[in-house]
Amino acid sequence: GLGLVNRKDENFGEWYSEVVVNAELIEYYDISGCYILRPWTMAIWEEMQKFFDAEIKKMDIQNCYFPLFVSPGVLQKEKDHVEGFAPEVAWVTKSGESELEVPIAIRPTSETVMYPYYSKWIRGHRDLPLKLNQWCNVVRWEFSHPTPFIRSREFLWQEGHTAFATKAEADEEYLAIPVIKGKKSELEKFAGGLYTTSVEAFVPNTGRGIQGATSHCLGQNFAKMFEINFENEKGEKGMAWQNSWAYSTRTIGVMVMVHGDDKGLVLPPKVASVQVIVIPVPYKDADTQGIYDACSATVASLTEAGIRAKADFRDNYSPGWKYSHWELKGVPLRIEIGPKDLANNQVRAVRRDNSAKTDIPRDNLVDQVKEMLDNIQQSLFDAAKQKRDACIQTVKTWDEFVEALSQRKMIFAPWCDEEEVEVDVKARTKGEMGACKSLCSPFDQPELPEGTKCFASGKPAKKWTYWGRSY
Ligand SMILES: O=C1CCCN[C@@H]1CCCn1cnc2ccccc2c1=O
Repeated sequence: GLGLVNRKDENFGEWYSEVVVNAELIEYYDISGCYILRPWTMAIWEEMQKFFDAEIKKMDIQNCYFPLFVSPGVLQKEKDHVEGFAPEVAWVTKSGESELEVPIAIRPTSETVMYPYYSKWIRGHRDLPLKLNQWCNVVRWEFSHPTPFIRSREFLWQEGHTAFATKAEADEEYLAIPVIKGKKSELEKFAGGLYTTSVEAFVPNTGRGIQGATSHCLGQNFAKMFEINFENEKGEKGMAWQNSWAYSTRTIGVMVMVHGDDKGLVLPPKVASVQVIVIPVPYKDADTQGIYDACSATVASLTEAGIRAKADFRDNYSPGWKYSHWELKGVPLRIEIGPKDLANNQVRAVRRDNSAKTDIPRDNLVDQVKEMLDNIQQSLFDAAKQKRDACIQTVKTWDEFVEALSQRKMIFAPWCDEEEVEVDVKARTKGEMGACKSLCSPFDQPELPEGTKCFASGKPAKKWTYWGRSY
């Protein structure tokens, strides 16, 4: 049958794999760590792209496309940040039967692909700011257990790379996922940059934090390495200040984990490619054609109002089967039209998130559906935020920290901001569940009373920081 075998709160890992496959988001592929993104996924990714692309265009950021392949010379150029990642780089060594003279790397990220050309294109201050973005795939040959969307060897993302003349110029809401915005620690930041900011989500079922998107101030590090210089107004030589930022298809996995339930996917209306599914409920001697016409008219008026609506007229499935099918695929709102609805010139709307049923008069259809979709979007966010907040534990001492970690919490603690203390926390929390690391120090810092001690070292605390196990 259609029902899921696994329960979200019982065996989360199996539940997740079953949902992403049965909701037709993913098909497993014969190469480990690689997944087929089916149309139901691509439609979500396209909705997110539409929103994000419009936003970056407002900031005069232009899209481009650089090659997938990286010549070894430039990849090694940025030694200190690549060395940690080197094992993940995939290489092309042959074409046909013949070995390549020089192996070619497949981009794991595109700094080393793009920046030699930034150096070539940026000559004078009039060439700045240069603000480019690309929507592409990247390959990172990871070995820790692969998870659809969350950890795959190839994924889609956008990567933005901007260059400015001065540092000053270089410094949430679709997926209904509550996130914490903050700064990464020195240990967790992108080694190639000055500092990293990120938006951190949390998966209550596993008690793990997960990075939703990231942004780096690169300072002049890459400009030094790739000679991205320019002549300023006074004819003096200047070196560019750069940022880079990204978010990827990993966010789709977070959405599944956060909003999904035991009936399957739950899609926030903003990213749902089908927001309303209309299902005819014919009855043996009722006016079947009249019901079908009412369904078509309902889809037409919703579509005209900019709502993404579809009817399911398949005659080889029962209404009940269709209800389960579209619930599994996470469609936010179902509209049923049966003989009674037809007679009363109304439709029956059923919400996916809380199964609430509402009879809507046909002549008030569009307004009430719009209102319900907005309400579903907001209540998904509110429910997720409430659940996430219930997982946050503020601690002051090491014992409280260890206890909270054992309860799979996201921990908020005063920290002395010393790197070796963070290294020590990771060492002391090593275990089969993985070590605990700092997630971010929120921009929105609560008051830190004078004399507050660091939870781990007992030294004077400098900032409040979130800690937890992570993906
Ligand atoms: O996050 C971003 C935002 C977008 C542009 N890239 C930066 C930093 C990527 C960090 N990174 C991540 N995995 C890697 C894997 C292999 C080689 C290099 C890297 C690597 O530099």
